[in-house]
Amino acid sequence: MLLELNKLHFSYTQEKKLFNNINLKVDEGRIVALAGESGCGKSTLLKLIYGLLDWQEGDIMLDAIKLQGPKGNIVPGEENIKLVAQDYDLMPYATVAENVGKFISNIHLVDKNDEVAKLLDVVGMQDFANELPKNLSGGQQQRIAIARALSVMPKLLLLDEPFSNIDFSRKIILREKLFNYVKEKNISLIISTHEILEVMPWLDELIVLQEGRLIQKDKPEEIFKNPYNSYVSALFGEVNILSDEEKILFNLHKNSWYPHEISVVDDGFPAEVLESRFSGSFFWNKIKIENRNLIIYTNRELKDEKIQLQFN
Ligand SMILES: Nc1ncnc2c1ncn2[C@@H]1O[C@H](COP(=O)(O)OP(=O)(O)OP(=O)(O)O)[C@@H](O)[C@H]1O
Repeated sequence: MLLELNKLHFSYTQEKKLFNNINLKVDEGRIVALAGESGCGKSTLLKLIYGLLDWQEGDIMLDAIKLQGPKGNIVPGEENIKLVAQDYDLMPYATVAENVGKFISNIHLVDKNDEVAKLLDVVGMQDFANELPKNLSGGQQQRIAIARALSVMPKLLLLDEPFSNIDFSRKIILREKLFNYVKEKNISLIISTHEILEVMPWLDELIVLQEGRLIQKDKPEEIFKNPYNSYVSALFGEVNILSDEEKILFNLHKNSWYPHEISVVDDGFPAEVLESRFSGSFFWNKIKIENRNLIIYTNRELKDEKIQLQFN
């Protein structure tokens, strides 16, 4: 086991405990997402693992060795772990290439230059090698920080919201190159996100945090199909949460229904179309059924006012 958190307790203040008995295991070479709403504790957990915060109780182990946290390290941060947080900590007056090569030895300069070029390609910044970070956007600086973190070949890489500042088309390319690179090098990756769908195809495992509690950990497909509660299902995008009374009324086996799980049929529950809007690969529809509104996705515009619905 690469990383183990055992009975971890942590609080910033005496009044409120953030983590109360967190247990977590991450295997070598895995890509794991830490997901949850803003404020649930994702960044804090990454900082604890990296060794920037002292925990009050429990153990964090890397390769079966207990980590000591800040009180055990003169230089903040664990040697075999790298964290790219929201502050990128780049050298503003050194070029992008110098920043990425900061931790690579100068003994074999040709090899070093090749490695820097390869890492810049992974993060799609090869055209910016001679720029200064202070002239780059936040998203570009973030990518340089990721390349620099990869350069030391950590056993464990922690990325705090790595795609938050990047536009869609670049995000698509970056995530594929980044995830392929860490898999090829057998680097374990924990990535915090509140946009699970953005990273889902590459995940080995998904961990969901709710107000400091680790509420679900499994393969993403399992969690998507069997979310522990409506908080979890809402992390996958739009979801219809029905009350227990509505569940009984429609004779259903669960409360949360993704829009694609409700379809228009010839013989079902009568419903009324309130809105039907083009939304790219589907039509987004607001439907009224038994005095409540549902969102459903269809592959055609719903023009009839009266329809019938089935929960699949
Ligand atoms: N330095 C601090 N002192 C006191 N409380 C803090 C501190 N940093 C964070 N917190 C609190 O701890 C909780 C968890 O914060 P954290 O930043 O870990 O959440 P997060 O899930 O990463 O949120 P986001 O997605 O918005 O970055 C929040 O309630 C936050 O207000």
